[in-house]
Amino acid sequence: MEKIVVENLYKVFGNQPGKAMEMLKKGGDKESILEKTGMTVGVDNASFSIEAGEIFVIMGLSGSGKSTIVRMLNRLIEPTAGKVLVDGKNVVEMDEKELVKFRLHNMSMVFQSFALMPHLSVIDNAAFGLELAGIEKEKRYARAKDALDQVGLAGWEESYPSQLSGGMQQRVGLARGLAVDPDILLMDEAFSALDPLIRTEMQDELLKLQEEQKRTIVFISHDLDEALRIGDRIAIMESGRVIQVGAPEEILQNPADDYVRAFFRGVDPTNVISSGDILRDTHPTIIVTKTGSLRTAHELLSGSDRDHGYVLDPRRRFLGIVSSETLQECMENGASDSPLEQAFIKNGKAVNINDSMQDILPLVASNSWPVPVVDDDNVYKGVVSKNRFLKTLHRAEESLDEQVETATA
Ligand SMILES: Nc1ncnc2c1ncn2[C@@H]1O[C@H](COP(=O)(O)OP(=O)(O)OP(=O)(O)O)[C@@H](O)[C@H]1O
Repeated sequence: MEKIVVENLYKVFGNQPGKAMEMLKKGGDKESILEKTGMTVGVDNASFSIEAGEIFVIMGLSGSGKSTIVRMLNRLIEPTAGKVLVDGKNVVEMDEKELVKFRLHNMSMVFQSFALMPHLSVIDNAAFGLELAGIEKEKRYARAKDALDQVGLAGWEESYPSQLSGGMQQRVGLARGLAVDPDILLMDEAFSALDPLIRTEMQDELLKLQEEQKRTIVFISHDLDEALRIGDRIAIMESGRVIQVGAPEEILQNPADDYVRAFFRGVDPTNVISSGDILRDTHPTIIVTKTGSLRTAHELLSGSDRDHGYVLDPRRRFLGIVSSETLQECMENGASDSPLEQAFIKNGKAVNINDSMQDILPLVASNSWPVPVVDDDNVYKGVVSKNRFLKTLHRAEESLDEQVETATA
């Protein structure tokens, strides 16, 4: 379900945006417009949508328009043109009163600078948004306390920001965002000021919270590792334009242009592409019923052109792998009516749909059968064959080669 839809959104900074808009619509670019009019194009015709419950990362070089776009979502920056629909309602058309309510209840923002007030205690800082929302003291303290607990700061309520480390201060910033219990959280380089270890810790914290609460999170980052780690989808911006939007593995496999490719330089595709991204559902599966026996499996498999079959229960949960060879042997030994389990291949393991190519490599490489893939409930989703694995790798490498060629040209 779409939570936020951005349609033809523009921001021109300066006192004559009309002139710059005209030039933009005629195909003018940011540099020439600045030169001719003195206006700065912040965002140029951005259109994309963000799904409810996803972490949507906006990436791009400094000055590409990330902060401007995110601040137009809650109108901290007024758009020059375009629409921002949140649950179908156009934020751009909200009057002042609606907007205040919307910011207080639906969309909170966490900043890189933490933006804590030094003279207020941790709990007062966390409760700040609630105070603005006019929530009574007892209730706001209870909610702020709950938010501080969520980010691991129980016991620090009465301390002051100066007594906390940078990582803890950012946790307070996050707690303040969470305390208003918004459906949408905007995070502007929220973890960039933290040292790498604490940064990873905060990313984990965010992912953990997200698993429990499923908010829609728009996260600005200029760091690819961070984007890959936390992003369900990534939007890449250049000179005010949104160049590409997609899941990390989609972008990695099909980068829109050299700018995008350059962002992904040095990324190991086997870390990003998961078994779920490359599986195929073409292999024979044998569904076990109460009468499931060696004989039925043998008949099923010998009627196909495959060497291996995947045995599932009636709810398609994965039970094991059988090979036509083992089944044949069992038949010859007169065990045709024995339970199918007897013919399971010993190391016939399945991998999880979220496992990366790197995780599944040993299993794919060491077995003659395509590796079965299951979801978290052990339900069979398909297989990854050696061939498919190598083809994917080859394609990703080709895209990296192109990048090297461009760089050296
Ligand atoms: N208030 C402003 N007045 C004039 N120009 C501005 C203003 N705010 C931003 N800009 C310009 O708009 C463009 C986009 O800036 P923005 O801050 O959105 O980029 P960014 O990708 O977030 O950069 P960074 O990573 O450095 O924060 C830049 O060219 C910037 O100079």
